[in-house]
Amino acid sequence: MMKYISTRGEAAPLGFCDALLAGLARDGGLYLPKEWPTLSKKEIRALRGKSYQEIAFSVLEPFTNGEIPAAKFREMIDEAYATFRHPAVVPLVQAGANSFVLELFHGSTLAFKDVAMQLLARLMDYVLAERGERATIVGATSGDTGGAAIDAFAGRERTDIFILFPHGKVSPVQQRQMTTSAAANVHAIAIKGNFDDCQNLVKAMFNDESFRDGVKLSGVNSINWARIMAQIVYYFTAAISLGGPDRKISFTVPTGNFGDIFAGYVAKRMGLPIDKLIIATNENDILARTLKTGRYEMREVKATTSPSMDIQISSNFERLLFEAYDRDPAKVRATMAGLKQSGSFAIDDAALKKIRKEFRAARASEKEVAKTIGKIFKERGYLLDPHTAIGVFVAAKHEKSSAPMVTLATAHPAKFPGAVKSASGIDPALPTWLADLMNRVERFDILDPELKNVETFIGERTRVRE
Ligand SMILES: Cc1ncc(COP(=O)(O)O)c(C=O)c1O
Ligand SMILES: N[C@@H](CCOP(=O)(O)O)C(=O)O
Repeated sequence: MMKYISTRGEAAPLGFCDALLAGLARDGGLYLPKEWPTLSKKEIRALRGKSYQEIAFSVLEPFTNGEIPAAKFREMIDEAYATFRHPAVVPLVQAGANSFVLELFHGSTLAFKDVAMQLLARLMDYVLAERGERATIVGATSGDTGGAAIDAFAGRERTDIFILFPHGKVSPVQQRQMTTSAAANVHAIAIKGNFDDCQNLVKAMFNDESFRDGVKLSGVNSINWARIMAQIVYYFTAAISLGGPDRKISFTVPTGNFGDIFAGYVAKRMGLPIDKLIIATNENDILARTLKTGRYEMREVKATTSPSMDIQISSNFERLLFEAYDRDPAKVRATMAGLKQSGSFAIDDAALKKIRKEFRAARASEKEVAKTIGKIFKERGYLLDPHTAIGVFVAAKHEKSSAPMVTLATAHPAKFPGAVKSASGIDPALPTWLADLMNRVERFDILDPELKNVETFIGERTRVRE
């Protein structure tokens, strides 16, 4: 029976449905499966020629612990990916002789977040209905998680959703995807601060037991295991279509909160032959510096043209540390206490060696991002969004490797028209279903980054108490 354990070791292990609703563990840690389920090469080979939905079911079913009836789970997967506007769900596009771009942006809100969020909303709805419960979802966003969560949860009977975004620090398209929902259960809140302030508020709400229990708090950020879980699938689909498991594949991932690339790490642990996992950062390069020096050291957040990656506190790095410390929660607790106290920590030599064995990291400057968008458009007529451009730039540095290189295209260029136009001269158009987005009426509140204030705001509007 699969159980989920906390990286900090002081919260009770939970089954799949409880971990799904819990989000963050009660000891402040992040849930992970006690053991990694594995697929043999033969089992992976058997997935060749199958649809995204079929592969999703085979890869994810072992994580659900039999707590979701198989037919119901399959139905949720089918419904979730029917919302995607491409028949392949996440098509793989050839970008060079041995390099590819995995387009993860064909969902409703044009970012890779739709892949996990559409499934998560259906899973939560199902579990809450089975239990006759309601939940209050609070999420932090640097721009994309919020829109995807609002789209997936809008109008759902059993949840109210509150999304905290950094005031004035998301793109106009991202903002309107969060602020123009007419659904009564949706609340967009602009926080006077940056993404880390928003994320800290969400974590503090989870650590405030009376608030947490009072509103039946649940989370949809990648601190929620189910978010990572759903993102494992596309590493399998991409690798299989390039000859996996009989050939190793490398992935470059534009990275901020370390959720997406951690899903790649899990795919590897499950048996998918992945060669390199390459972390690509913008000028907020804390992860690239950490891999180089062994010290995680926070600095001021810089505003860049890839705002969704303007992050210093990379939450899921804690999951990697847990793995690198051979799942010793005491070491994770000590490390996280150090981070809270001093804004930095050092990684033990042995753990650092393990991390460096699995991952590479590099950054792209603002100039390099703009140059990459312009160059790829000129050479191939293909428009990259600034986040994907960071991946493509970093991937090119590693292309000598014999394994095919897949860069994850995490957002559609039309989400960031300003940066894309100034780099390429092209004004990327929003797809038809969002064509009137900039004319829709906005509805949001602006709050200070003050915990009690935000809790009161949420408490007064949640319907859990009714
Ligand atoms: C477009 C885009 N690219 C990349 C990232 C970074 O992904 P992660 O936070 O999972 O590392 C994000 C935010 O999560 C994003 O919205
Ligand atoms: N880049 C993200 C930040 C939140 O990340 P998450 O994956 O933990 O939800 C965003 O766009 O909001």
